[in-house]
Amino acid sequence: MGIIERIKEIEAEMARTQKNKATEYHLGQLKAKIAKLRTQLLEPPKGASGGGEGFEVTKYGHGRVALIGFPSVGKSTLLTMLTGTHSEAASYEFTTLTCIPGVIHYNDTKIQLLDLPGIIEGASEGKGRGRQVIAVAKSSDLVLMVLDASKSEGHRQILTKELEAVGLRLNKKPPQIYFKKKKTGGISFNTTAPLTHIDEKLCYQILHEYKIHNAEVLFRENATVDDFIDVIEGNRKYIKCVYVYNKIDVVGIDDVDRLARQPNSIVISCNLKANQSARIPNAKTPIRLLARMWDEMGLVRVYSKPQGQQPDFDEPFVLSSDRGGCTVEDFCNHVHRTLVKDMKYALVWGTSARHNPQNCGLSQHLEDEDVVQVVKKKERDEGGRGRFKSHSNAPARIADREKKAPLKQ
Ligand SMILES: Nc1nc2c(ncn2[C@@H]2O[C@H](COP(=O)(O)OP(=O)(O)OP(=O)(O)O)[C@@H](O)[C@H]2O)c(=O)[nH]1
Ligand SMILES: [K+]
Ligand SMILES: [Mg+2]
Repeated sequence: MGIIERIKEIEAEMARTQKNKATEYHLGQLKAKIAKLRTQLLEPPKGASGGGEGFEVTKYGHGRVALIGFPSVGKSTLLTMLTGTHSEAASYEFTTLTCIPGVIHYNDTKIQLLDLPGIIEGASEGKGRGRQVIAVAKSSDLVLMVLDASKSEGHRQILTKELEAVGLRLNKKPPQIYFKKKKTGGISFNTTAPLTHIDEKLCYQILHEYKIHNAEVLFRENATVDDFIDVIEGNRKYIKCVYVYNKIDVVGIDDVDRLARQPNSIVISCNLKANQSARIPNAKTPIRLLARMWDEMGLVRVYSKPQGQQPDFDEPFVLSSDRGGCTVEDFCNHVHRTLVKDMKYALVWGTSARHNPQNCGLSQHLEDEDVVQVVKKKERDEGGRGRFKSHSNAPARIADREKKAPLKQ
């Protein structure tokens, strides 16, 4: 029997099993069995190197966004609109057969947008180009799940399930469970929160299923069996997802309103002009989608200010609160690898500073559009005068702040 058939068989057994106190241990064990099989499914077949051609596209810019959806929902139309890179769009399904990269220029940052072939139910098990498409989704910083507003609302759930089956977790935080395998000493189980979904015995059974007999486990929140399995598997990817309902030009106003109220959702139409969309409540032109996308990515632009000079407002250093972090230390590492060692302190202007400028250490968390001057150990801080000259491309917020509190030094 193949792996997929075995998964199906266990899923059928779970569906047959009544959910109650007496069966919860058995169900937990079955969940672990499925998780193990799915991980096996993701491993490349033995002997084959790579296993067919993937969609290898080099990463570019400050972040990567993938367009995921059923065929003909308008992914390619959207890529062409947002990036100017042409991707063939047509009324028949599976128009796009490979990965087409485009670049979005927004807020002085560059974001790579990837158009992909449509996927269908069963994608995670290899239907169509499903596996390759999902691999690209996994490599991205944000997923835009494009949905056809006029089609079944079940599509959103079907695709979420396909992505979850390969270890993607959308709009979730990693579970607060500390887990460490040990060589000896048995299993030490601790919890700092009351647990209502799982207990010590069930944990032991799941660990037993994984043939783990020595480990340290600490639950810091009321996590579920699925959360615990995710932590043991350790290969899950936590990614933000925005559900983009396209084609709202062909549905009624009540449907538009209802879809717009779904969590993490935005409703758009590639066919509507801005003035038309103003008449539909909650409707966004695809351009407005950019602002939402940018917010979700948690990018932080930091402008470097050399001593006694203007910062360069055209060239931000782009950090991310989700990836890599956005402290003064992260900023220094972006600028030069020896800067952390040489820094005495940093002067920070902007929303993260309590007063302008604030003397900060390496651990200061920077916020979008902050200005940083690194004062090195050897240099003496001359406490210069001089304001920032108004700069044609300077972001408006900085110009405002400049009026209130001039950026001295
Ligand atoms: N009415 C309407 N049609 C749209 C909209 N956006 C795209 N379309 C049409 O929908 C059809 C499919 O668009 P594509 O961009 O090819 O869709 P896709 O998701 O890339 O399709 P595949 O590559 O086949 O998966 C085309 O005929 C588009 O013109 C929209 O907002 N409203
Ligand atoms: K199409
Ligand atoms: Mg397409």
